Amino acid sequence: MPLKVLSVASEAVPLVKTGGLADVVGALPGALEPHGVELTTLLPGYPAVMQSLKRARALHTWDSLLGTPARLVAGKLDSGHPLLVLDAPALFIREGAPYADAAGQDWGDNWQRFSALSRAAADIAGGAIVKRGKAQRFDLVHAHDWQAAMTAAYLRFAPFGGEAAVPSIVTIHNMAFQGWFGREVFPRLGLPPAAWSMDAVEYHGGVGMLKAGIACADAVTAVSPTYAREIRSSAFGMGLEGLIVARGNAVHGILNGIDTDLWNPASDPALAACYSHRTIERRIANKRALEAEFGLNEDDSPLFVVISRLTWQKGMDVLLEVLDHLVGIGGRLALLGSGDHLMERGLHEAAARHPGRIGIRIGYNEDLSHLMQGGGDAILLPSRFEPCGLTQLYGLAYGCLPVVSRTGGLADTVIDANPAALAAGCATGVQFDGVTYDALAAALTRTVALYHQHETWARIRKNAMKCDFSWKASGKAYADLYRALTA
Ligand SMILES: Nc1ncnc2c1ncn2[C@@H]1O[C@H](COP(=O)(O)OP(=O)(O)O[C@H]2O[C@H](CO)[C@@H](O)[C@H](O)[C@H]2O)[C@@H](O)[C@H]1O
Repeated sequence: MPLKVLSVASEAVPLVKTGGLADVVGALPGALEPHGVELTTLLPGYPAVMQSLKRARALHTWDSLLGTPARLVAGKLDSGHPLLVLDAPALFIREGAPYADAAGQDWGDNWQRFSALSRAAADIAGGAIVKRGKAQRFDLVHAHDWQAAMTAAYLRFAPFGGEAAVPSIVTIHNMAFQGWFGREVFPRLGLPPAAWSMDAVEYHGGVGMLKAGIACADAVTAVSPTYAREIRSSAFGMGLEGLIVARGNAVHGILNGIDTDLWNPASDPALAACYSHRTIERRIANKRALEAEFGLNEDDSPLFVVISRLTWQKGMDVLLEVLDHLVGIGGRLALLGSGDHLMERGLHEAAARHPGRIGIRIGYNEDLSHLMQGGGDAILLPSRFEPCGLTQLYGLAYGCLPVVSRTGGLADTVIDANPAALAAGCATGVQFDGVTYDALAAALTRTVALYHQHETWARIRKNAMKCDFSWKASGKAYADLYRALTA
């Protein structure tokens, strides 16, 4: 009998994506299947998710799910894995993005939208779905980020039907997003007074949803071993470091993998030319396509790429400062991203100063992000913190060498091309310490120098492309943790 696990999240590829969370949630069912785990994904019924459903048959209905009528509908992910959708039109059918309106303002009822998702998850895990007269329970619930973290609190304090609670795991994809709301929402969460405690949902006088999940889950995971260590400190714990330390051995670091069906340069339909490390000469066609796409001069100078949210976390302010240096040492840049408006303006100004050398695309474009990995020489991630990071993993697979700050998952996945690593033949990219102008500028200078040593660059690129960051190892790590918690 496979282990039956309910994975609860606010996004999953290909249905809805605002960032790396969606990549991971979308890939997990396939990652766990070889390990005897059947993962069912529960998502909110946003318009795009509802449209993907062929036949919307209700498996369960709530007259009032935290005050709103809702029903549960079954579907399938593109991969064929089971999907459950919480169809609550008052909460999820609206114009705009998953967490914010068209103007970028967080929805005022986010506390209700994602508590309802979590309440539904706890009900489903505990047996709300009845088939042929029999309640279908899950063995375990895996909740992602603050939007699903309250599931662990509901399972602990108000399990479905009052039955023994199902074990839960909360995964922290980014400690910076905690879902904190004023104390006035507490009475509307449907939790008993006992949940209003320092050991549960109360946090700085309000409701801390990620905090509640970390406090109540049977196990907590962070998306890389280094980040799992870092969040024990005030520099990375964002106020929750004490709780993380207190949870002790219940906190684990499991590195994200990448979906090698979607991210494979040998078969990627978004590339101008597919290639592998054996046919690397074909890669140049992608560089040419990328130059054309971004209005860059066609030449053989190193082409850096950035695919990122434009935020302080990602060090995009420091990147802005260093762009004149990047061009000065003979580099070019193609950047795809959106976020902070001041940063967007600064990037446009840099592009205007360096026509043909810096090309900017503000917005979100999945296909273009693939072409950039396939055509760029190096991908820059000057992140101040990075729980795991996926774009450096895609960069490794595509031979677009990562140039990264030494933090979180970036520290765990890139081997710096220092003299020792070069001599040992294991380098896969460039790392630097501290997100400052000097550190990033020096890393860029070092990268450009390596680029011009053709044989060395080719060797690093081959090492990078041969790395295995598929879900093989991490799928097993999650499966082992699931088994330990359900034993
Ligand atoms: N403008 C754009 N157009 C197209 N695609 C774009 C894009 N901007 C970003 N992307 C894509 O969005 C994803 C970003 O994922 P990351 O893991 O790098 O960061 P994110 O901060 O979103 O995720 C958080 O969760 C993930 C998952 O656990 C952690 O890896 C990470 O460290 C943590 O901050 C990648 O698939 C990237 O290609």
